[in-house]
Amino acid sequence: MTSKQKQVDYKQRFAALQQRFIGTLTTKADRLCQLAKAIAQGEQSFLAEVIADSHQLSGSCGTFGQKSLGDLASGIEQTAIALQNSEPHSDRTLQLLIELTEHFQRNVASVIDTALNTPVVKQAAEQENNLIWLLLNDALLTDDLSRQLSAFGYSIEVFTDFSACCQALDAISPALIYSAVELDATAGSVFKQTDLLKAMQEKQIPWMLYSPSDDFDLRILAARHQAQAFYVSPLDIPAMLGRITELMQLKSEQKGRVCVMDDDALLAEHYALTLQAAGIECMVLAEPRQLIQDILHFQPELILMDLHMPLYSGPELAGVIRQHDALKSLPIVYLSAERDQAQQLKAMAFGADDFMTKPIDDAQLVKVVQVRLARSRELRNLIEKDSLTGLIKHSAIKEVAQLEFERAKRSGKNVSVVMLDIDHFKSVNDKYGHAIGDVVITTLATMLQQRIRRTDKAGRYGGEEFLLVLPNCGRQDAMPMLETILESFRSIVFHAAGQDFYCTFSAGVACSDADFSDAEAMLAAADERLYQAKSLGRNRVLA
Ligand SMILES: Nc1nc2c(ncn2[C@@H]2O[C@H](COP(=O)(O)OP(=O)(O)OP(=O)(O)O)[C@@H](O)[C@H]2O)c(=O)[nH]1
Repeated sequence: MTSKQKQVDYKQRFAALQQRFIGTLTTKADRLCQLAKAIAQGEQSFLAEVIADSHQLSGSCGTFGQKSLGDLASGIEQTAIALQNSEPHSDRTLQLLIELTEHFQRNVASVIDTALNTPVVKQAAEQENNLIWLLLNDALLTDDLSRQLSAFGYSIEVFTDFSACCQALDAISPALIYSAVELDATAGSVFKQTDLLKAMQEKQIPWMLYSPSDDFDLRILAARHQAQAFYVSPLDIPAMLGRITELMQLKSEQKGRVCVMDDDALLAEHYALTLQAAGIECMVLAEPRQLIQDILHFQPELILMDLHMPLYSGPELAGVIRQHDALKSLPIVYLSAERDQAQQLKAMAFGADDFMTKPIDDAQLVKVVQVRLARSRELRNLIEKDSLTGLIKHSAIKEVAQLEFERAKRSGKNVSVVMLDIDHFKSVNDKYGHAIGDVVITTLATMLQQRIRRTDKAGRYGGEEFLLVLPNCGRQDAMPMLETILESFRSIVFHAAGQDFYCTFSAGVACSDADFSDAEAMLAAADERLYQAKSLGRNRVLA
């Protein structure tokens, strides 16, 4: 599906959901009126139902574009609570409750037509692209960067002045802009290009800066204009490539996985749709008793949980989640129409990390979730990722291989693993030094990370040895992918001690279709093929 089709699809799904919600309002309003009248006739037990129903409506109406109805529902809830607390029941409060429920009913009737005819415009799914715009004042550097970035599979467009770049932004959005602080003396600094800066910010295009000298004032200006990186001459190309890959991934890939639990099914669906439209994978947890299995299966990075639910409360379910070692650090954020801060804090004490008050604005929901996801990912990366390359550490990538091997056995699909080792790496270290050796390792790591699919995993297996785990991938798919990576890697020019040099790697592939007894056996087979690739002269991939 193209991104434009996706956008239309989300619009239609939001509109359909809103109509379904509005379709339930008349019954809910009628029920509130009937309950209030029954309370007036002595059926005190209905008071709890009025509180629960109006509480739910006060949380959901705003989300579906009916803020004034949400405020009215909140008024009904407060009045019903006041009535519950008055002993004996105050006649005036009871009368007020009846009037408010009738008022709510009339308002439902009057907004229904308008709401049904109001189109819902939602955030569009982002277009994925790999286009980088370069705006540099050094032709040699531009050529060098273009070549190196192309080797990483990026498309490059070069601009020589700010205004042409600004004009082009009207028609198309690149995935990243890399610009010099100054292009030439007449154009002046990029910080004076207000139209360009405004357009980049509006389109949320990641922006990296290059400066011929390190200057604190320039760094402050860059931070003020939200540049994501600032590189100073001489350019550390591998570090810069790593940052580019990171920014591109942030924009197009790791959008995160979230579970939503809310007893209001339509509201849960709305939250899920809102997050999905922003590219975040989302699963609605509908069955509390299935909660742990669903979470373990979906592997979310965050849980959004309603506080008050009829069978089990949010804190109770959070307690159950925290009983499982694997889920101890999974962030939980409560979503609730509860406005009482004391209640909110009490709920937080039961293993949750944050609290959001309903109704929640869609953009705010997406922002809060994105910030939370980024933070928890940073923490996880510290634990699981290798500090030099940013790839998964040895033990973790072995676990991935094990998990995918078992998954492949269950599903009948193939998984391939690749052992990959840089050729004659010792001589790189010996000739140019350990630091340059590190540059070669990080460059290959960046390239692997950037070239594999989202579902694939790359790990640093040893010093200059890497392990790739490729689910749903047979030998015939793995081979061309690795050949392309090898071709790109061998075309990268490294500079050290006034010389240019090139590197290659050897790789061995094993696929689960060869009927291995376990993941260890499959890894040993890939290692064996790697050894053969080395003996046959290196610079090749063997399956
Ligand atoms: N710079 C750097 N070097 C490392 C790192 N980890 C391991 N090495 C070096 O990698 C080299 C590996 O060399 P060998 O295993 O002999 O293999 P090779 O020279 O790559 O030769 P072949 O694999 O046979 O092509 C050793 O010199 C290690 O010191 C690291 O993190 N950084």
